[in-house]
Order: sequence, then C-alpha cells, then structure tokens
Amino acid sequence: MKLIAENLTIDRGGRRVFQDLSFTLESGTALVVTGANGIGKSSLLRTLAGLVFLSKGEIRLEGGQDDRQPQEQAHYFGHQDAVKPALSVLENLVFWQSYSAPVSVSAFAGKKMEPLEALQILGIGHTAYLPAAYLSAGQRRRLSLCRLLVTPRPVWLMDEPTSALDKASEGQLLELMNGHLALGGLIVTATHTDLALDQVQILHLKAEIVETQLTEEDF
Ligand SMILES: Nc1ncnc2c1ncn2[C@@H]1O[C@H](COP(=O)(O)OP(=O)(O)OP(=O)(O)O)[C@@H](O)[C@H]1O
Repeated sequence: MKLIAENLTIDRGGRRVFQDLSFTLESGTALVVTGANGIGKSSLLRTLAGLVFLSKGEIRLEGGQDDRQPQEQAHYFGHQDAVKPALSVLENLVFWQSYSAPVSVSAFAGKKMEPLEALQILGIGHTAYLPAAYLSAGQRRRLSLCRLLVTPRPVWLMDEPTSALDKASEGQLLELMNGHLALGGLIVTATHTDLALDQVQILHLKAEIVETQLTEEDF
C-alpha cells in the first residue's frame, strides 16, 4: 500500500501555507513531519484527514479500499480529544467504534479490538464505567488513542501524539505505533520530539516565502 501526495497546496485564512508539496509513503513506514511553529505541520495532517480543503493537488491511497477516499481509511489523532464528557468512558469508545467504518485490505493486517480490551491495553480499564468528564488530561488522551485500536484503519494521522502523556504512556504509545507499522499500517505524525519509530521517513517543512523585513525607516 502507498500513500501518495502530489503537489499539495494549502491556503488558510487567505494566506498560502505551502505549495507543491509531494511525498510517497509505503506500508510499514512513518512519515515524521518536522519544522518550526506555524510552518504548516498540523495543516498538512488536517488536509490528509479531509478536514482542510486542498487548493491544489491530489491525495491517493494505492492498494487501499477502492470505494473509499483516503481520509475514510485514516484515523486522525489531533490536539482535541473528541471525548464526550457526559458519556461513560466505555460509551465513548462504543460510539466511536460504531461511527467509524473499518477498512479491510490485504496489505494491512489490523484487526478490530473490543472496546474494553482497548481500554485495558491503554491502562484505563478501571475507568470504563465512569463519566468521561472525570478523566485526567492524560487519561482523556489515552481514551482518544483507544479509538485507533477499536476500528482498524491503515493510516494513522497523529499530531503531537506524545503531548499530555507521561513517560510510561509515551513508551506504550511508541509500542502501539510500531505495532501498527508491523501490521502494514502507515503513520504520518507531526512532532517536536524524537520518536523511536522502527521505519521512518522525515519530511522537514521550511518557509519558502521570505516575508519582507521591516527596517526602522519603515516606522
Ligand atoms: N483555522 C485557521 N484559519 C486560518 N489560518 C490558520 C488556521 N489554522 C492555522 N492557520 C495558519 O496556518 C499556518 C500553519 O499553521 P499550523 O497549525 O499548520 O502550523 P504548525 O506547523 O502545526 O505549528 P505548531 O508547531 O505551532 O503546532 C499558520 O500561519 C497558522 O496561523
């Protein structure tokens, strides 16, 4: 399976964030997107997730499910955790499992996991019947991660995945990410921290447009 991005151009708030960005990512590989604050890492992930429109370019998942768009074959794990506070922790996950369709393709061996098992793997099984409002920030983040396990999808889009996680959870997250790659999955992740992933490709975003420098005479 291959995730192919061709000549991606994104505009946000009337400003060009980047243009003509292309990459190809093979099964079993993580694309680590790096670059300065505001350069466009989150925008790229949100575009791959179908949450930001492309001004130009194309995204394809070769070897994926032909009747689905690439974003329908991806999980987006972003800054917001999408946790409904009034539902129990388990209800949140059962909802997500029913809401997101699984993807079944020969190149990806990911399997559906039961919600309770996912909660146990992420170390929050004991919170299953509590209102999600009671969870700490790190626990909410782990609940959000469980979504990736209960519905198999080959592409994981992860924006700063380690934020709000303690060292132990960070290690566990890396295990999950490497496990996903071993099953033939693909990951695109934006991060400022080094992640010990098994098979990595780096995409470093740099500013192409040098903004006019103001001098004292301009004031
Ligand atoms: N909803 C929005 N509307 C308009 N402009 C936006 C919006 N979201 C982001 N931008 C702009 O798009 C540019 C890229 O932002 P983005 O969040 O993608 O950067 P980033 O590389 O992820 O930054 P950071 O490392 O700080 O998270 C910035 O100039 C930002 O101000």
